[in-house]
Amino acid sequence: MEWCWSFLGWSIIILSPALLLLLYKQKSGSKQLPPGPPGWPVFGHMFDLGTMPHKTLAGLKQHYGPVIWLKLGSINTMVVLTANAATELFKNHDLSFAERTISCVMKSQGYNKGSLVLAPYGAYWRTLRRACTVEMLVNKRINETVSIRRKCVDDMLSWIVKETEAGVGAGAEARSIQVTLFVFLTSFNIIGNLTLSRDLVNPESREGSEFFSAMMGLMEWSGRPNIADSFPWLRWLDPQGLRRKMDRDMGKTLKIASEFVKERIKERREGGEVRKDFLDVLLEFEGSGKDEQAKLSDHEINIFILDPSADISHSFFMRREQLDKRRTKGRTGSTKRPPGPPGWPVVGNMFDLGTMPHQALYKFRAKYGPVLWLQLGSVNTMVIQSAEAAAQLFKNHDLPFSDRKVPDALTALDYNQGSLAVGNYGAYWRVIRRLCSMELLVNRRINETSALRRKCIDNMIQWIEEDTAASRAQGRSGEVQLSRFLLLMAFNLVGNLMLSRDLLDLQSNEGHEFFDAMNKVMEWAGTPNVADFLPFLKWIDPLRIKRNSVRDMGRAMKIVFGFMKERVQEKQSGREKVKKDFLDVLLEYEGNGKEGPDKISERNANIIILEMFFAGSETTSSTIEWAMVELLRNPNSMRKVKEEIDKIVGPSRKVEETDVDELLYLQAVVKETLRLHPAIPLLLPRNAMQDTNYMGYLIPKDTQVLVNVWAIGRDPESWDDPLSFKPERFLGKNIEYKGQHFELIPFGSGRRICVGFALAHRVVHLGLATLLQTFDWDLDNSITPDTLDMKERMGITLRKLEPLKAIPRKRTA
Ligand code: HEM
Repeated sequence: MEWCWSFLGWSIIILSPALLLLLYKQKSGSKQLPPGPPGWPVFGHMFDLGTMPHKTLAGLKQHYGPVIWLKLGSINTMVVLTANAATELFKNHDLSFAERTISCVMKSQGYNKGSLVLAPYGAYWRTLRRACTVEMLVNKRINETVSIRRKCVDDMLSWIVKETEAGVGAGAEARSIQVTLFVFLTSFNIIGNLTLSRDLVNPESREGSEFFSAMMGLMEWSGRPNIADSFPWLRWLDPQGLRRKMDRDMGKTLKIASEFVKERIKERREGGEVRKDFLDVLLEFEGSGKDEQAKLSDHEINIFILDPSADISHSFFMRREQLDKRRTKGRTGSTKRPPGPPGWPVVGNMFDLGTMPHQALYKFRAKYGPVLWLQLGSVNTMVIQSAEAAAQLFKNHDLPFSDRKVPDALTALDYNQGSLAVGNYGAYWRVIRRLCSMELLVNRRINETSALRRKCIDNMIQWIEEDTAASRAQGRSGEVQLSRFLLLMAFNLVGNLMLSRDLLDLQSNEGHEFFDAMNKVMEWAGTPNVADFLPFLKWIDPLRIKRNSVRDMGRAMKIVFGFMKERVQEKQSGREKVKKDFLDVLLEYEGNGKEGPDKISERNANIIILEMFFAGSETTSSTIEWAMVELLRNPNSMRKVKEEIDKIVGPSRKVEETDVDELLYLQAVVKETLRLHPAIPLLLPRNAMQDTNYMGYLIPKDTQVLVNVWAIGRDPESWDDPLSFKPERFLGKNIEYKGQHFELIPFGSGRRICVGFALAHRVVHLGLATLLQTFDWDLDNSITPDTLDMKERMGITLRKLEPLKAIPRKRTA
């Protein structure tokens, strides 16, 4: 069907002027239209073309002859199907049909007016056409540039060798690669060199990389089927928002192109090298001024230099058919894959995910079922979206899917090599996992540290009181942004457990610097990165995510190294503390000589410490924030949970972790919150270590596996009235989130289930209960429970887009 849309776009571009002229002619002469099949009201033949419109149309020739008439929405369309009819068209009516009609998005920033491909037939088009045929694309100049093509093709061969051999040294088999991608990048570089004398795909060139990624954006919006092209009266509405997105990305691309042009003009003014590439030719061009323009404006030049790159991108779109064919073969042959939407060449389904992948994937569920197959760039991806499919995965196939896919941002400074969360499944991972689950995050040790949690939560309450008092003193409502205090509390708590420090007390500059660096790394790790889907782009790092991550990871590691040095000195001087924290345990670790390292290196200890901050602060704080949001939207639940705390704990003492077992409604509130707002909605991506037969599908090695727990939590097959917040659904039911009940797995399941689960359980319950016991909470007068905004923001965790603001009022006994 998408082909049908895509075809529509092109048909409209290419054929509608012809049709208008034809209609005009018919008005003035014969009124007879070419024959064609009967169409539907309003839509005409829009849905008759199928996924292979060229084949469908060829089939119509038998019935309707060489020239046929279709109505695509409100667009009249003539299709020419034989050589004779084409000869008649081009020999006798070429001038009448020389105009193009432009799709809606291509009008963005006046692109259609400056582009050779789309410009109206007239003086400007003739100017460009002559510049191309006489100056740029003549044999003489093409011959002069043979060395450029040689260099680019040689580069391509070396990239292919590099990519094929990547990982072979580490014992992996040689990998098959997607040759199309390399040809695409090479074509891009050839065009970049001919037009601008630069490698656009080049890690050294920041502008080149940015230009390349911006072009990918244009490729997406111009290739998307747009209903407004079939029904021009919908254009002003822009129902799919494609024009708006195109305006944004076209603006970006033209800005970069204009910088290239400005730079060149400056260079030429300063007597720099004359290259005689297309850009020089365009800048020097002098037309006759009669039937063509005398000069080209800067804006026209900017647009013109986009043309060839845009053409390459489109030619890749048009090869989609081949991709579809290959995939269909894959599905029906012996290597049966789960169903999924067709993807574009090169980028696959990358652009189908948008900014909220868990929501986009959830929408695919109705059409493709609970196990979905996507091609994200060159990364095979399976998505699990039901409790039943998750049970099959974790109960029957956990081991082959126990590896992780690592985002490029977390390979900064080899972080992944020392990491538990994104480390490869193997001896090192097993040792660290055992150490964490048996020594560090085990119930016994967590019990020993209950005073620390109490202290951190009490500090949070004090900050909230101070903040609200300051707000009231300034005549404001006393409203506080809760998420800020929750994050600081969770961060300080991890700091105390790991390093025995309050990192965020006012005295600690290092603490604040560390907090900032950690937040930045989390931001990079949570930013969608094209290089994760097209691994070949990793060395270009087009969005500079890896570079930024290296910088901020370096800052964070340096500070932790400082803390570690201090600790080692303390130990050497005999000034050791009595109570051991995580850092002590890591530094004192001694292996059993059988599996994994004998000692944990300082570097790896550093990484594990950092990891606990990554994994333990935002997850817990955002869960408490969502719980508060839901309670404020559901006053009935708020009333019940407070009544329970009052009844079980009473007003005379603070709620304690030991009370939680009796606070059944509170537990139900937390479960309901994690059902609707799991902090990591797709879990951490797993990776198939070997070809695996899963639910009748053959899942090849290296497939990324995402488990959409957000979708599972909203699945009507598992939950009644799934979108409503009803903690009561858990009362009297034995549904836990420990990885055994697959309809509720916010902490994951199997070997790689969250290792901090027991700690998180306590912090979330104690933190929430204390907020509710200490304060009554209100929304600002301008907001009601019904209008409270619930939009999400996806980073490393799923947060509320607009942080919750609420007014605390101290409760009196
Ligand atoms: C509400 C709070 C939390 C939630 C919702 C949560 C959720 C998760 C999830 C979904 C995973 C991936 C599981 C999988 O792939 O199957 C995970 C892994 C992990 N979590 Fe948590 N987590 C939370 C708190 C914590 C805390 C407090 C810590 C430690 C301080 C922690 C440390 C980890 C680590 C180290 C991993 C990686 C485990 C591995 O790959 O072996 N988490 N967490």
